Amino acid sequence: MLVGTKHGMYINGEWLSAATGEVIEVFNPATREKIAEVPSCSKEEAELAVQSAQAAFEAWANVTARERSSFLYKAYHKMIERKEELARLLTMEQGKPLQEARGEIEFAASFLLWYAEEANRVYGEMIPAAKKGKRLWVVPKPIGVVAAITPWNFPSAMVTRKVAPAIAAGCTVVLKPAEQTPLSAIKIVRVFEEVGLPKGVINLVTGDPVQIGKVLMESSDVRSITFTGSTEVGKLLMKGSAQNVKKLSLELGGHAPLLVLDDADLDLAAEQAAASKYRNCGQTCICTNRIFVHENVKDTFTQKLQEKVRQLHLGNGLEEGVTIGPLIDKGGLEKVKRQVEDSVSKGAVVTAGGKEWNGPGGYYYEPTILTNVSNDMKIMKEETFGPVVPIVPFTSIDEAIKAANDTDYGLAAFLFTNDLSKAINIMEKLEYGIIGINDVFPGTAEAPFGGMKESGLGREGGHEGIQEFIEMKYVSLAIKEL
Ligand SMILES: NC(=O)C1=CN([C@@H]2O[C@H](COP(=O)(O)OP(=O)(O)OC[C@H]3O[C@@H](n4cnc5c(N)ncnc54)[C@H](OP(=O)(O)O)[C@@H]3O)[C@@H](O)[C@H]2O)C=CC1
Ligand SMILES: O=C(O)CCCC(=O)O
Repeated sequence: MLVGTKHGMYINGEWLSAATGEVIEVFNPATREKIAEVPSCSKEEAELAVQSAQAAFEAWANVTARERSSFLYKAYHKMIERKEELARLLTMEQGKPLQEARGEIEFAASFLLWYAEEANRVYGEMIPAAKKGKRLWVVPKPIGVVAAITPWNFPSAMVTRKVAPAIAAGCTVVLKPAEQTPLSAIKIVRVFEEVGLPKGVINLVTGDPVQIGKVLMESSDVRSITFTGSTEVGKLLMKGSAQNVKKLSLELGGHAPLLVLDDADLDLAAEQAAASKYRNCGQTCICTNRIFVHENVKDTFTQKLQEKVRQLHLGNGLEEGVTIGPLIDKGGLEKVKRQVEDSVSKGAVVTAGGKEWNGPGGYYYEPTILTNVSNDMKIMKEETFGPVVPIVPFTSIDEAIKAANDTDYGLAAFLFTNDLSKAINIMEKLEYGIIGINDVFPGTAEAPFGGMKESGLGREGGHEGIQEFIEMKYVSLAIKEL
């Protein structure tokens, strides 16, 4: 066991096991071995976590921004000190190669640093009044208790991307991590505990998502839900939160197109397409899900991408030299297999990979490329969340933009060209919240990350990220003009 068995729930500054003794089991996706147990909290325990956050809110909201900031700075330094330990744990519960896990810990820590800085910059506003005898201003206030529901694909970074701005704003938090990857979240909460964050400011519950979700949605004390995960659960949270009109920040699914124009640097495009598609085994909401390549360069680009795929080394992420790990679980693996089978049955050609791999016993699927793809295939409509990419040729830019926008998702899109005018024109027409031009790594703490259409609401990161947790109080004061 990696974490003290059963003690994974953190309420009002105490580490607890579930009163029922019930646990959820955590497995290593690289081997399918059980690595830990964490509490499966009851409805009453989830309610206690909300009460703890509510009780701590007033005092925390009144702590100076500087003090809140100093906790975040300390947490940042501690997380960086622990990078290796946290990265190993992350790889064990999530599967990504150790090198990527180290990158995720740095990425996660960067949100602590960024919001340590932003905590000091939540400004209000004076408004010039239209009439004499009035003074108008806007005062920013923390929204209240925030429920943060995080996914398994970035078990550390999605926690800090939500928790850091909430705490910086003066909010208190109930965190519910994904059941596949609670261990990284537990370690991050321990970091906050060690730097002396006051009791109740952060609370952690693990267990049945439906039961915990119901408590979080129904509680009128919870004023905001910040969620990253599937569009399906995002919609459910929207419906559930309507009953007491909570604020929602939703970072949902994606179906990212990557466009390669005929003037593009094809070596760069192939290298970046492979990085975008196969990092985290394709389980990133901004992973390339469809490649559209100009007919003139289709064959050369495809060969270059095949070469990149040949260089990938599939295996247990803890092993030296492994560059692509397993899928998260059986469900993830089955989804990938279904999409490939569906595509092949409709005429797609597998030009790299295309098979499950038993390897060290985990949920492995070979990095795969599909050509001869048509629009009636599931892979052209659904988020894959796995290491498979279809390549589709195009002849005109308008056709490529239309195809790229032909989805209900609108998170990220990527474009490879050396023509600045084309880049700007295409960027303006793509219906996506994030556009990478000759760049597939747009995610960074200082920039706003989020989607259009069914990819979500709100933005994380940047100065925008903290505003998700702020209410604006408008004050109108009548005075006698002297
Ligand atoms: N945008 C992104 O980054 C992500 C997108 N996805 C997409 O979603 C697909 C399915 O993945 P999956 O793990 O099932 O994603 P989910 O949306 O089910 O999980 C994300 C988080 O939501 C929680 N959750 C699930 N159901 C509820 C509920 N009723 N109320 C409150 N919280 C809930 C989960 O808890 P628990 O783990 O306990 O079920 C987890 O913490 C993937 O294949 C991918 O396409 C998935 C993860 C991240
Ligand atoms: O998949 C996500 O939700 C986070 C993506 C992080 C990044 O790549 O910047």
